[in-house]
Amino acid sequence: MEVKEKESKLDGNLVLEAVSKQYKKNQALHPFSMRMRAGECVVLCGGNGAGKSTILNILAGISKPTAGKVILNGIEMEKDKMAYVADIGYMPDEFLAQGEMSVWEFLRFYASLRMVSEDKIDQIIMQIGLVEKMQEQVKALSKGMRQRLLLAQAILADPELLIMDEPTNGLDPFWINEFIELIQILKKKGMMIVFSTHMMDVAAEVGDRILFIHEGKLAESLVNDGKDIPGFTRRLLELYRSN
Ligand SMILES: Nc1ncnc2c1ncn2[C@@H]1O[C@H](COP(=O)(O)OP(=O)(O)OP(=O)(O)O)[C@@H](O)[C@H]1O
Repeated sequence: MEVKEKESKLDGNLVLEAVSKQYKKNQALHPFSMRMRAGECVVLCGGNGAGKSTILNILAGISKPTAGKVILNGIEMEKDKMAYVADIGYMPDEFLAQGEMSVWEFLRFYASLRMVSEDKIDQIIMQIGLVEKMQEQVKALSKGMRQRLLLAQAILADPELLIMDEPTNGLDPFWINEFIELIQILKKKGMMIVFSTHMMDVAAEVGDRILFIHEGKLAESLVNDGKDIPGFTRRLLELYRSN
């Protein structure tokens, strides 16, 4: 029995089956389906209000879908939320609380929830370049630094699925580049990654597939082989123009 469970974990699969979201009269997300395999990065693009955060919030388990199923490595979210949430990392688009904590306390808090060692915290603080800010209160950090901290929190426990809402917002060009390199490394480790962005070049650099969302529906799914980033970026811009 135990062996079977392990095998299913190695499948590295995310399945969304006809997931939808209705807010009173507003159908924010029409039945939406997608599949992802281990090591794949899917990027959600689309104009303001298209439904990207709606999809990400459902995936992160913080918004309940009106209908449909989310299954991660054989675990159905609705049936076993605790097991599902234990396998994901989520980077929201803004800090909601914990502003009084220092950078170190903030990461230690998340590390203790996920039984991650203090060595790993030290390593990640180095990686996100916040060593000198370790004792600084989170609320005193710049927007870009807060983004880096939120990203660190999301990858701290090496999740199977990493979900990020506009992760490069506020990052300077150096850290955007670091972000791109980090995503490439995480993909090679087999992590499934899904995020939204308005930065078409970032999408073209790391996305294996770009899903263009329009008015709560999948308007276009583009496969990206990474061989022609400028050409791919132009195709994406065309989608923004025509939708
Ligand atoms: N809590 C909520 N209550 C009611 N409507 C909501 C709520 N959250 C989102 N919506 C609506 O759902 C639709 C999709 O919003 P969503 O935030 O998913 O868009 P988005 O693609 O992430 O946009 P942006 O690029 O501006 O962040 C919008 O019409 C929005 O007004």
